[in-house]
Amino acid sequence: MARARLNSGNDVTDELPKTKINKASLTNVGKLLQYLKPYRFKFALGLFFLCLSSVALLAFPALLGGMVDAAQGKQSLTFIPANIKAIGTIAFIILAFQSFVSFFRIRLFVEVAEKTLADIRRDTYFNLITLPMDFFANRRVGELNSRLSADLSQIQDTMTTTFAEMIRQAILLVGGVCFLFLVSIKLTLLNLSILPLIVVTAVFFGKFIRNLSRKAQDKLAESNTIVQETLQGISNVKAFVNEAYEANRYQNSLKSVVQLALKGASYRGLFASFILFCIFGAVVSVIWYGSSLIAHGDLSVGNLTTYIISSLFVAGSMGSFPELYANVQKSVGATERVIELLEEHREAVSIHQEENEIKQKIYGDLAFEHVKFAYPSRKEITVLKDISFHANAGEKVAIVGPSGTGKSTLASLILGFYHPQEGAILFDGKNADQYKLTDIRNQVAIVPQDVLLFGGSIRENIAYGKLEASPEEVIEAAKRANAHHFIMGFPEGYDTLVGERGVKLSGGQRQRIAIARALLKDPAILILDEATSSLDSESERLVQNALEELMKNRTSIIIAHRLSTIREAHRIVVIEKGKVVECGTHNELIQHETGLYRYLSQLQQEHVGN
Ligand SMILES: Nc1ncnc2c1ncn2[C@@H]1O[C@H](COP(=O)(O)OP(=O)(O)OP(=O)(O)O)[C@@H](O)[C@H]1O
Repeated sequence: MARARLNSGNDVTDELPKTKINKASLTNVGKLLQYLKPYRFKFALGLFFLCLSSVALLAFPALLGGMVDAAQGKQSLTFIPANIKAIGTIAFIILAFQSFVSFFRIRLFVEVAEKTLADIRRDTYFNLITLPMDFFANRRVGELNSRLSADLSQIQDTMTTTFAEMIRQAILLVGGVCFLFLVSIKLTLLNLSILPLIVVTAVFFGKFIRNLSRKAQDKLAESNTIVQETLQGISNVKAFVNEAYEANRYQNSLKSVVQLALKGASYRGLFASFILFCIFGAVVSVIWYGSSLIAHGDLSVGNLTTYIISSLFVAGSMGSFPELYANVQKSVGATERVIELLEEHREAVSIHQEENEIKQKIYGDLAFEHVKFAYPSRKEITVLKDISFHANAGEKVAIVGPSGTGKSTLASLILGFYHPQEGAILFDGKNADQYKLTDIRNQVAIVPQDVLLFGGSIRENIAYGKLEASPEEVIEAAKRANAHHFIMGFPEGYDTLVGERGVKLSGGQRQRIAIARALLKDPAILILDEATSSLDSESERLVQNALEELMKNRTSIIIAHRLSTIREAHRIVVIEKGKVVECGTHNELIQHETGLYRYLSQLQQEHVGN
């Protein structure tokens, strides 16, 4: 049964898995229903209207049957007047009433569902972005996003349509069956005797056919993977002249899709013929048997009409239940996943901006004391084994070491993305645990290796460092970051959109925007994760100058890849295999004949020399 979507949900819910309905899953549904609470009166009113419109619909079989009887001057149901005009008028009044009530029912249900879902979406989104980094390390973000939107759409769909439809169909079913018995017990019993056969066949055959079509879908997905893989790795396909091989692979895969689909079609055809035979068989039997009852004077033509229309209602309701139930099952599964996400352990960040403001000032003294750390997702590998170093407020400290030794991990620890298993990180001599997480993050800024800008304007991207910044402050920061000049070069200046729809910015430009952002934030501690890919020398100079400006008057931790940029650092901490192996100024370390710093330095000089 195709039902029109009434809400803003999208069409990604078809493949959601169904979940068994049991006590545990119903508990989750109960938790999510809490979101309905603020709108419960509107919801109850919608329910009331729904019941009214469904009951009103039930009057039609009796009215139309009564009309046929009235045409023959008969009256078989006492509560229906024996007057065609009166019945017609009543039918139209009920119809108008039903339309009126339906409008309000739909309007109310959609309003309640949209508002409830907006609340759930807001909470899940907020929850999601305040989950610890580790949560994201274990999941693919794109998958999480599409799964979540599919789950929420399914819940929304159930709230606006499935739920209402279930109640309406239940009323039509019960009311319809009552009418059937009221009109003719004999005919009803005849009908009901055929029913079990149809139901049992439909259930078993239906399951079998669904399995087959699922297999066909899987096969199709497999063949789509071939297309996706080859397109993604098209250069490989071409370089190895494997076009014919891939085309063959795809063709074979398509063959099995067709074979499975044809097998499914045969069974589906059989099933459809059988069901059609049963349905029309039932219709013919009813009319046949009903006509003989009329012939014997046991039934009026009007009553047979009432009976046929009522049985259409009953059949329609019965036919709609499997899909409705499947939808409910999908929603229960979706609810479980949403609740799971809502109950994940969050970081201590408030949804209210004012609660995240700085409570405890950090002046910039930073120390690592015997820090030992392994990522929670990879506990067996201890990335940092024993890290100790100290940066006085306002000092520049460089972290140096071969790739993969854990330099970026240090940055994550300073920002509180993860917590060390042993040892401590101290801010102004106090353990990081004694600060609010937001206090630390508000006073530490990072200019990362790969600067990711949001899709908005350049102005918004810079102001991300300080949301309440005035336009003048944004421009001032951009000027200090050597970014003003190139920004003004765009026709739309600071309102230029970056990212997908706007101009693509070069690596150096993006870095300068990130520097302007950090300047606006004005942190006590700055982490510079130096970009590994080198810029051209002019761009490099502009970025370097901007960085110098940014590092003034604050503690700077420079994760350096090019050692030439850190000669002036107050201290250079050399890390190898998760341990500090050397620490000192450039001049001190370069004296160390067998030292790693000297070795790395020489290596880079040779590289530059070549
Ligand atoms: N989220 C994560 N989960 C598990 N392991 C990780 C994670 N991030 C990094 N690692 C591992 O931790 C180790 C240190 O990584 P890190 O990025 O800190 O090194 P790095 O010294 O900054 O390297 P590079 O100089 O190449 O940027 C690596 O072995 C890496 O594979």
